[in-house]
Amino acid sequence: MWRRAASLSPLASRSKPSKLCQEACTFKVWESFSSESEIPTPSKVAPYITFVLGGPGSGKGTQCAKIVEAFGFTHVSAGDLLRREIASNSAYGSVILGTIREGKIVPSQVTVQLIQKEMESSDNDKFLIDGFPRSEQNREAFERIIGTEPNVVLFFDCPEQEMVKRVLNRNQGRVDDNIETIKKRLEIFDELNWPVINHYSKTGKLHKINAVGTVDDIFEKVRPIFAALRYILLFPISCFQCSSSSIFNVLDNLEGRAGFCMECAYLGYAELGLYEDAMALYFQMEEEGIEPDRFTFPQVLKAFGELGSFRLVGMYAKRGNIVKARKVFYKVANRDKISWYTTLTILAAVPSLELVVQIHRWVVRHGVEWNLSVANALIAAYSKHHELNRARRLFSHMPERDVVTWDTIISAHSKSREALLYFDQMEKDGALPDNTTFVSILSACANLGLRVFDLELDNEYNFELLMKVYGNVGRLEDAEREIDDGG
Ligand SMILES: Nc1ncnc2c1ncn2[C@@H]1O[C@H](COP(=O)(O)OP(=O)(O)O)[C@@H](O)[C@H]1O
Ligand SMILES: Nc1ccn([C@H]2C[C@H](O)[C@@H](COP(=O)(O)OP(=O)(O)O)O2)c(=O)n1
Repeated sequence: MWRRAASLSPLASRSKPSKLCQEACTFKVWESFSSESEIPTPSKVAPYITFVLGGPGSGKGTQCAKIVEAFGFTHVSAGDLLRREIASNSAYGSVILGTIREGKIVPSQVTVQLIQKEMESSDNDKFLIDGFPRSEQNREAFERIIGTEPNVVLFFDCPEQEMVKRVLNRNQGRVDDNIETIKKRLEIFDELNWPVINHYSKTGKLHKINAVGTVDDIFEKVRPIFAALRYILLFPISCFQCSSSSIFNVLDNLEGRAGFCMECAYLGYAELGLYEDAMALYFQMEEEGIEPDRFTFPQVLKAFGELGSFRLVGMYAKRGNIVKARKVFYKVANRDKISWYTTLTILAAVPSLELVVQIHRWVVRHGVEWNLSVANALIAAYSKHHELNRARRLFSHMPERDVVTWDTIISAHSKSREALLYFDQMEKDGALPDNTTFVSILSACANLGLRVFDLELDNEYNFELLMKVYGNVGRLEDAEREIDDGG
């Protein structure tokens, strides 16, 4: 069940930033309790993290074994890692041993680093982190060092008497499984555990499970939490056996959690490469007002990208969304398929500013903020939500721009003179305007009650601009009229 742990001695000396840290804290400086600092580079896979909480003897490890078997997680037990560190006779071993003997909690950074090493040494991306976080300090250290939060938190709620009985019968030769230490552990658990539980309860991630009953009975309470995820979690084991109807069976069995389940099923479809099904479900989610969250969104992008724009046009058209269909078609007709380009379509359809901001954070974390298509899409999305300051800020920081960038920022300002200033800047930067630029400029002129000749640009330039603008939109007679009128 357990993957081989990497040598733990590098606790004190780390030479490379981890895969996990690279993924999770793209822009954070690597932190290690060795105080060495490195700047990680971005990577793509976000781990799926489940924290497993509960008092000593509540049955966390026992249930974890069953979850691993049924859903393919990698089990990372904080207590086992600490015990392994003791057994390795490392510099920290004796300090950890003393702490555990006292029934106390080991300093958070030590535990987090051990967890981090264990996760890094696994090629799985689904983890059960057992016996952690035991305190708010544990939780904060994980967020700070790993740079991410759990997706799900399980809490095995067990009466003290039952926990004591189980621990005393555990028979694993543990130094802390004696009545004196158990009392201290329970006191400490009582004092430090509840703030953590309350925290996750507020975030809606907590699943409290009554841990009294047989092992199998308790697992039957755990199973539904993961059942909706099985199509992701069992991947790739079941990818050849999965059918759409089985996913909907899962959905049907999980009434009352439609949003969560649809998202899970969506992820399942996308993971399994059932992109048409994924997109059909995405449209259904859209109709039911379920917005993709930070986990679903990357998969939405992937599905759009994989599906290919032509099929996307067909899907939009079939659903009567001619505007979107036309937009996509126009892009396809003019450009090669660029999977990130589909970001634009998605972001343009994102209904709330809050979600745009979330997506923006997500792309920053994944180091793709300055991918041209992504940055352009974000500028367009912010503009759509009238967040011109954010759009301008992004625009001004972009390391490179293309004609779409300029068109987007100009069109975002089509009601103000800034459109003309951006156009001026565009020409000065040597970027070549296209039809969209000219249409935006004309539209800005119309909105401002200006003729192109009224622009505060030099006359020769105005003439050229006038010809270009009208010429490009097939309105040369208007250009002539404007010249006759006083250009
Ligand atoms: N539902 C249960 N009923 C009775 N004994 C259990 C149950 N679940 C686990 N145990 C036993 O209780 C002891 C503690 O369980 P364990 O999973 O090690 O707890 P934890 O990881 O929370 O400390 C073990 O000996 C285990 O076999
Ligand atoms: N996050 C953690 C987890 C465990 N520890 C220490 C203190 C705990 O009493 C021991 C044993 O933890 P473990 O989770 O294996 O055992 P129990 O669930 O308490 O039975 O390890 C810790 O300091 N910090």
